[in-house]
Amino acid sequence: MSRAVLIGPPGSGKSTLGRLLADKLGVGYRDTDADVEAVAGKPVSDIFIEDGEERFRELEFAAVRAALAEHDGVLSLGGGAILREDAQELLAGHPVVYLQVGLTDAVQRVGLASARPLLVLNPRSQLKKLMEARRPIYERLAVLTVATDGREPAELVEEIAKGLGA
Ligand SMILES: Nc1ncnc2c1ncn2[C@@H]1O[C@H](COP(=O)(O)OP(=O)(O)OP(=O)(O)O)[C@@H](O)[C@H]1O
Ligand SMILES: O=C(O)C1=C[C@@H](O)[C@@H](O)[C@H](O)C1
Ligand SMILES: [Mg+2]
Repeated sequence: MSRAVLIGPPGSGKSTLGRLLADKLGVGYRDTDADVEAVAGKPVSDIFIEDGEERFRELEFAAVRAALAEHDGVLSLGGGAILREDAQELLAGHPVVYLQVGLTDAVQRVGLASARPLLVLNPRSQLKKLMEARRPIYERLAVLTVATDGREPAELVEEIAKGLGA
C-alpha cells in the first residue's frame, strides 16, 4: 500500500511535492507518467502524437494498477489518470491526496506547457476546461485536500505529512 497517492491537475505540483514527501518520509517515489514513458520508450508528448490519447490512457491505467499493487512509497499520478472508472475503483481505500490549484497559479506553473500535450494550443482555456470537468472526481477520491495556491512546496509537504498522520 502506498504511503500517499497524489492527484490533481497539471501544475498542481504532484511530481514536485511527491519527490519531497518521499524524501521526508524516507520512502521511494514513483510517478505514473515516468512509468508509462519507461514502458513506451518515449516521452508522454510523443505517445500522444504518435499513438494517440486512447493508447496513452491504456498504458497509464496499466501503470496505475501496477504501482498501486507493488509500490509502498509515495505515488504521483498523471493528471488525467483518475478519469477512468476502473482507475477510480482501484484508488478506493488508498491515502489519496488532492492538490488543489486555481487557474492563475496553474497557468503560471505550467508556463508554455510544451511538454504537456493536452495544453499545447491554448494552455489557459484548456486548463480551465479540464480543471472544471475533473474537479468533482478529484474531490470525491481524496481523503485529504490541500490548497496549494501561493504556498511553498516545503510547507505543503509538512501539511500533507501531518494530514495523513505520517
Ligand atoms: N507550490 C508551488 N509553488 C510554486 N511552484 C510550484 C509549486 N508546486 C509546483 N511548482 C512548479 O510548477 C511546475 C509544475 O509542477 P509539477 O511538475 O510538480 O506539476 P504536476 O502536477 O506533476 O504536473 P503534470 O500533471 O503535468 O505532471 C514545476 O515547475 C514546479 O516547480
Ligand atoms: O492532465 C492530463 O490529462 C495529463 C497530465 C500529465 O501528467 C500527463 O499524464 C499527460 O500530459 C496528460
Ligand atoms: Mg507530474
